[in-house]
Amino acid sequence: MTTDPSTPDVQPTLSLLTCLSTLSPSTPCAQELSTYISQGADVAYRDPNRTGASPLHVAAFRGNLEAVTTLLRAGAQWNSIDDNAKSVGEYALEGGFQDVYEHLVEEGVRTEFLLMALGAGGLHPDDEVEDSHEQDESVTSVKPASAHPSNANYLARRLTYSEGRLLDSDNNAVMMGWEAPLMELHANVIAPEPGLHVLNVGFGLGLVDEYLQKRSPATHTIIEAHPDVYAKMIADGWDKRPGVRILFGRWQDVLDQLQVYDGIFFDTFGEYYDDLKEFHEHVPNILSQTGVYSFFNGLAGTNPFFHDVSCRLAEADLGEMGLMTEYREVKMDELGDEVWQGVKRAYWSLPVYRLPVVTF
Ligand SMILES: C[S@@+](CC[C@H](N)C(=O)[O-])C[C@H]1O[C@@H](n2cnc3c(N)ncnc32)[C@H](O)[C@@H]1O
Repeated sequence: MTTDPSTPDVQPTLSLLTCLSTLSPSTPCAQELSTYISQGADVAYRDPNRTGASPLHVAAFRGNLEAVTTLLRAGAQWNSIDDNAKSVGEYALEGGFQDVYEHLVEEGVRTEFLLMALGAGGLHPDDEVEDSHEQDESVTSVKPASAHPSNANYLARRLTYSEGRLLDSDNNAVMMGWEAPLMELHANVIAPEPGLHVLNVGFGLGLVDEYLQKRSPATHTIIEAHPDVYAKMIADGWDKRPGVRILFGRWQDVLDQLQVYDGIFFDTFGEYYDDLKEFHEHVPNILSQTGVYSFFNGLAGTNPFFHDVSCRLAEADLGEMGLMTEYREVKMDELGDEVWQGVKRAYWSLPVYRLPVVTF
């Protein structure tokens, strides 16, 4: 759409924006907004004079719930972003409106849940989704947030271990040393005492596996799909470590070799939320009744609003499987630019990590 005021169909959109930008949280507005919408106002419009903010951004910032619900009903996208990739949820918080923020989170969870149920959720990197690709991907990708290859593509690339990082041939960070303290916490959560049977999916730098070994598990199964990682595991003697059993292959292909475990951890690469969800469907079959499951929670890890939606979505999906999720909050040090040097794209920038503790 163009903003040229001489274009006849622009007027309803401009009127809509003017109305929205003067609202207080309690101004009744549904009728007026609906009139502009029925006259052809574009609810997906991105205002160049407001760094690409959509009408929903403006409504969220003004804290007017009636405007927010009217726009959502008229087809505005809960996951719209402005030119700075700022979400509508962030606009609501900037305006100081927690109630509007909560409403938008619920809307996000509801929409994504429905899309998943219809089999339409979880965009893949190859999908051709023009402007919305980035915003949708940020909701559905697991690690890193974006710009990473599909799982098959990733598995065909050469990897390099350098300076405590595992990078693919395109400089995507597969795993980074700064995650070590998180991996220790994950290991403690899934193996709180010695003598347990544990499973880890995705070896990477072997951080979580080192911490699991320190917990002296009775058995320690590791699934790893990448040939370069597997070669490193063998070179480093992981196949001879106490209780260790390595299953070389994609987790999807070795499910029939799994048993029942007291602790399970999942952290792969190049996979999306629907892959994680697929793994979650198997968890009830391989987790002991008193066991603990956890996963690397990098869900939309560069945007607080999308992260909130993703966490609640995962909780709801696990709930459907009869599993209960508690998120333990871990304060994170700010990761400076130097941490991401040489890495194509940062996949984490939030101040708090929510460590999932999943039980029956
Ligand atoms: C982020 S790293 C895991 C890091 C690990 N948690 C650590 O503490 O170092 C992801 C690992 O999952 C492996 N991987 C990716 N897709 C996989 C799949 N479908 N099945 C099994 N392993 C996979 C990758 O090769 C990589 O080694």
